[in-house]
Amino acid sequence: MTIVPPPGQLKRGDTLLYLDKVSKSFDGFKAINDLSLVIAKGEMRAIIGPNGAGKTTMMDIVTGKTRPDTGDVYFRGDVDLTRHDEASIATMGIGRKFQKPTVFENHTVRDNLKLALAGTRGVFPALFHRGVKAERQRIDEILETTRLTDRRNAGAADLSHGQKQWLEIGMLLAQDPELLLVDEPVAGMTDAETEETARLLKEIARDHSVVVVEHDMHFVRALDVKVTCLHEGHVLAEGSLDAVSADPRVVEVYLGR
Ligand SMILES: Nc1ncnc2c1ncn2[C@@H]1O[C@H](COP(=O)(O)OP(=O)(O)OP(=O)(O)O)[C@@H](O)[C@H]1O
Repeated sequence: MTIVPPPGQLKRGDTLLYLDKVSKSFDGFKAINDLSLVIAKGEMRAIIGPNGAGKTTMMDIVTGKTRPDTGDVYFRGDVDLTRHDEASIATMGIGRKFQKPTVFENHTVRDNLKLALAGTRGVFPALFHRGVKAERQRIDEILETTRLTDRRNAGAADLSHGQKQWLEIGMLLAQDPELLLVDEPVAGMTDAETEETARLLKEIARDHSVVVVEHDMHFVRALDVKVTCLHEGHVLAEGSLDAVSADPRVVEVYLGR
């Protein structure tokens, strides 16, 4: 298990993502309520919690889709994310994968990755100048990581649901984000795909920070990382999965449902 100091022991400057006392209301309803959450550099964190706990809204705040009413949101210790819009945050090194795959169905796996790499050119012209060989190498690496080497020439439409999710993770990797936000990656996957996805994300987490929102507890256990349980827009419990799932409050609002 990754050992990460408790939030109180991490100075903002040492964190990758730092949320402090963040609140956000929609029509008077507090979707996020005094939320403080810290992700260390290089950490992978699993976020769990019942429907409506605020997990998606928290991701929306980090990616600039939603602006908090109050509170601090910092990336790499000193970038105030509340002062940036969604497009600028995406180019800063925060990549997000939504629950539903949005791959280009009528393109091959390889072409989807090519398009994702091309999408970064405007932002990183250096990558373009490194040329075709570098691009091919990078695509091969991503195919390998996402278990899609044998499927590289297949149409994306012909992939299994799980493989589509992996392709989308690959398209995120093409942007080379420092932090990946991954929303319910294993929903709808077979057990075998779920297990493979845990291995895949653990590999990615060797050189990226990752925040994964997921309801599948077998999958969260396989990730073997620190877990945060959100409830009513606030951190209800945080720690190892064993500690969090033994917390009576977590059992009451989430696991015991
Ligand atoms: N744009 C919005 N307008 C009004 N209410 C919203 C809006 N976005 C979220 N909410 C409300 O905020 C609360 C938190 O929602 P959120 O989607 O963040 O929860 P969640 O933890 O992601 O749930 P799930 O596990 O179902 O995805 C919910 O009660 C939701 O209805």
